[in-house]
Amino acid sequence: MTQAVARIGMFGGTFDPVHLGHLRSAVELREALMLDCVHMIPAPSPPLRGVPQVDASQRLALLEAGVGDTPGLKVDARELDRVGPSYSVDTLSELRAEYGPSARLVMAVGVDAFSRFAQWERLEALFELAHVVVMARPGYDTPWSDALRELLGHREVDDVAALMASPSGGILVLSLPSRIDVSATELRERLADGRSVRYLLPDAVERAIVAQKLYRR
Ligand SMILES: Nc1ncnc2c1ncn2[C@@H]1O[C@H](COP(=O)(O)OP(=O)(O)OP(=O)(O)O)[C@@H](O)[C@H]1O
Ligand SMILES: O=C(O)c1ccc[n+]([C@@H]2O[C@H](COP(=O)([O-])O)[C@@H](O)[C@H]2O)c1
Repeated sequence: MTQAVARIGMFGGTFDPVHLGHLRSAVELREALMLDCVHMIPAPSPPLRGVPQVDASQRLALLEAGVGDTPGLKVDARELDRVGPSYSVDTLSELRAEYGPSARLVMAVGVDAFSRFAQWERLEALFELAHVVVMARPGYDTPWSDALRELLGHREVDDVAALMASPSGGILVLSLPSRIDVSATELRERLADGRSVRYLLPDAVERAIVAQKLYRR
């Protein structure tokens, strides 16, 4: 009897705070790639950016409120147990060990995060562990740098079927159906100014932010 091969997604982020751009992308990613589940993983110390405004355990609680019971999305706190920068290669290494060598493991990043991908930690090892899906995002249409073009060179595939033909090593640039133009930066600014964030993030996340008096000036 043949056994179905697991298809697993990893969606890491600072999530400071989580918003509908993240959540809608995760749901659509799961549908587009027919993933069993998407691990939503907050980064306590995201590399290549400043210190988040809110601490990791509070960002985790907001993510849990935002994901709620969404089918196929799994809030995963594993990076909070680690010290030092939250390198994705370390997280993927753990997921690969858990799901085994034939699982299709896919890390999703927005096009803005991908623009600095050449600076990420241990890229060769990362591509041995996982595929990378680059998600389009409104307002980020800058052309690829030479370093990125070189990375894409022999790894880029045209569609989901080609990506899923192997466990790791490919890059797929994907335009998911609803590209939601919201950023955590914009939300932090709105909250600091006392302006409304309604309909930009889940109601449960807004309630938790208000109850805990987060992101106020
Ligand atoms: N609206 C969006 N649509 C698609 N992808 C997104 C969107 N917002 C964030 N992402 C992606 O989600 C991941 C985590 O993003 P992050 O938590 O840094 O949110 P952000 O809105 O970009 O935050 P900030 O404004 O603080 O930089 C990154 O790969 C990022 O590209
Ligand atoms: O591994 C790296 O070198 C690396 C460099 C930059 C970002 N990341 C991860 O990418 C995810 C998105 O990061 P950010 O800063 O766009 O929120 C988050 O999970 C980070 O830990 C990872």
